[in-house]
Amino acid sequence: MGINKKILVIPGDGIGQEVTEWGKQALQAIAEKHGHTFSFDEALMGHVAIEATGDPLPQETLDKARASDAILFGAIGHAKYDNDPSLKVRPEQGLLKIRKELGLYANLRPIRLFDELLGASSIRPEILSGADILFFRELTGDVYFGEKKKAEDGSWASDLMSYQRYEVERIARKAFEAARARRRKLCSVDKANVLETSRLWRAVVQQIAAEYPDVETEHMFIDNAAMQLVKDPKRFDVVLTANLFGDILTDEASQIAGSMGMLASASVGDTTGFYEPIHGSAHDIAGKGIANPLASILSAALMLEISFGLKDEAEALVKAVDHTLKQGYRTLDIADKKIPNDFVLGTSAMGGKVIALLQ
Ligand SMILES: NC(=O)c1ccc[n+]([C@@H]2O[C@H](COP(=O)([O-])OP(=O)(O)OC[C@H]3O[C@@H](n4cnc5c(N)ncnc54)[C@H](O)[C@@H]3O)[C@@H](O)[C@H]2O)c1
Ligand SMILES: CC(C)[C@H](C(=O)O)[C@@H](O)C(=O)O
Ligand SMILES: [Mg+2]
Repeated sequence: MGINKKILVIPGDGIGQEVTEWGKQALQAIAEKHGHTFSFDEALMGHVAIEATGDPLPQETLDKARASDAILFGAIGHAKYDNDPSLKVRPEQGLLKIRKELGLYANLRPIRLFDELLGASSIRPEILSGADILFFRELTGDVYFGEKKKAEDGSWASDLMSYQRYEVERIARKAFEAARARRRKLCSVDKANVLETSRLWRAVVQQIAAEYPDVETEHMFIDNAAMQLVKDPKRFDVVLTANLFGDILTDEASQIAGSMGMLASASVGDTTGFYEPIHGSAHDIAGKGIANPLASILSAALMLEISFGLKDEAEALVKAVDHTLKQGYRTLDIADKKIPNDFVLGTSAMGGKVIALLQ
């Protein structure tokens, strides 16, 4: 029996406008093929929302988000703000606010390496082969959401880093449950040799670990983790970490998968699931039609599996991506020198290849 779902699409800024169309089309193709009914609405966030309404997260977007069964998001950001730190209203505020308002405290970032991309990475194939990591990045706490202060005369500024015990507990439980369903290994990453928040983090994770004696738990400092990730990515299964550390480590981990354009994510918690590539609006390539749409398509697959429980359909999407890569097609970011020119595709052509396999 087919299911009915309301999906809100928020393309956002820059390449968000270009790639999100393909995540949406993938969902549409899956619905048609498998007898589901997905209805789509669209809303503004980020720079486009500031331009249209003065607000990076208009109330209308938040209302639509609350009324939907899942959200497909692209990216926000604009060079204008990155180049002018004095601007008070900023696109990123929209993304942070929607995460907080929807209670999306757990950001799952799978590092999935497609076999075909082994040679595309700058990391040696023998180091990469078999790497498969699931990051649990805490998403609604940490220094991102602590009090911000600055002196009028510009002589100092501060951001408060803080965590509540319950914030660590709830994401730790989710991460341990996931580890149980995978290879039963969990690495919690912190900076407990320096930070009070990390000492709280470590104590809470140790306490939750006692409830999961079947999961092999280790604690690692963030600086070491950043190094181990590229030295020996296969040593990791589930990685649990705080908001800022998770942000940085997962961009680094994109090099295990080959490119930022390959990494999808699911933000979940109290309410509607929110699905987005981990990349940003990519000013350097925005408007050129060359962005990799696969992270958006893989984010749609996470939506099917996590929010809608459609495991087979999610797998069909991942297989279509895999098959497209096996056919030899690449966007520029994942094309090594050996790929013939006519197999290097733009955003729409690449998205179209995946959709064709779903029909
Ligand atoms: N979730 C988000 O919306 C999000 C995430 C990160 C950055 N940002 C914002 O995006 C803007 C640009 O930030 P940045 O340059 O540091 O990070 P970015 O992720 O936008 O880009 C980093 C690099 O990766 C490349 N890249 C990213 N996605 C790609 C894709 N799909 N295909 C091919 N190449 C891709 C870019 O071309 C760039 O060289 C900033 O304003 C930042 O605040 C938003
Ligand atoms: C744009 C920014 C607020 C965001 C973050 O730091 O969470 C981004 O880098 C991400 O990874 O989604
Ligand atoms: Mg980031």
